[in-house]
Amino acid sequence: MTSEIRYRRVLLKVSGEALMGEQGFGIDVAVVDRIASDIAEARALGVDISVVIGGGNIFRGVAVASKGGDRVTGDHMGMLGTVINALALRTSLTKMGVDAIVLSAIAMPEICENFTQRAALAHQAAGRVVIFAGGTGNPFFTTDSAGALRAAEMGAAALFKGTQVDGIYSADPKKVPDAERYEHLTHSQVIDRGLQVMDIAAVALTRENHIPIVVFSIHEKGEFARILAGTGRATTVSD
Ligand SMILES: Nc1ncnc2c1ncn2[C@@H]1O[C@H](COP(=O)(O)OP(=O)(O)O)[C@@H](O)[C@H]1O
Ligand SMILES: O=c1ccn([C@@H]2O[C@H](COP(=O)(O)OP(=O)(O)O)[C@@H](O)[C@H]2O)c(=O)[nH]1
Repeated sequence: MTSEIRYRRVLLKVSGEALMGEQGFGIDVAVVDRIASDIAEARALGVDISVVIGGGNIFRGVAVASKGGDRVTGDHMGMLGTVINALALRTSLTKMGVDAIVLSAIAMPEICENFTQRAALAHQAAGRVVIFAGGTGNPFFTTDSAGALRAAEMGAAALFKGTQVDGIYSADPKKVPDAERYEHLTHSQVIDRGLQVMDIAAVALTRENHIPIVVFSIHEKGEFARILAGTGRATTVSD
């Protein structure tokens, strides 16, 4: 069975917005538990999994900038939001008996370890799910870019983007209901056609490092493991 697994090591980017469920803000523990169970199921296939978690359910820096505030401060607030989400995900994974650790790009040693590539690889080699908090640690970036960066640093065979929609479309399917859905695209097609499911910096970084992107719905229970096993619904972006 395990010989059929498509990727042996992956980086999963989990949408922050997905964590709020129907509440419209913050963290719905039932949703985090469900995502944790999907990670546990995929882990049980023998796949190394690390996770970058978003923060859009708590704060986005542009929200401050759009009201005339300081963008950098807003981005700091957004990055802190990702730490809160990372702690919630670790709690859910631990409850399920999955060994997990949070590594933050912003030092907060009372709460979690600092990110270094060495520490991350060592924790992964010890069988832990590594959760990356704090995005890239820099303002003006997104957690999608953090996903692409950490995927390269961890030697991941693919970057999985678990988001609100089940793949990449010719236009935002939430705004254009009859948009065409793609099964496969190249990185250059995503950039050249301006398909906005992921920011351009993240797609460019994965293109440069020849890392495929797999876009799927984080709301479909079991989809992560199904895609790893070669079935499941997703758009794959590769060379
Ligand atoms: N061409 C497209 N194909 C698919 N989704 C798109 C596209 N353009 C925009 N989107 C929107 O992008 C969203 C995912 O991006 P983002 O808001 O950054 O999510 P996340 O919180 O998962 O990082 C989807 O929910 C979708 O509505
Ligand atoms: O490297 C990073 C990653 C995130 N952020 C900030 O954190 C917020 C939350 O991250 P993101 O919007 O990527 O979350 P998601 O869309 O996945 O919920 C962003 O809006 C930014 O303000 C940042 O400044 N640098």
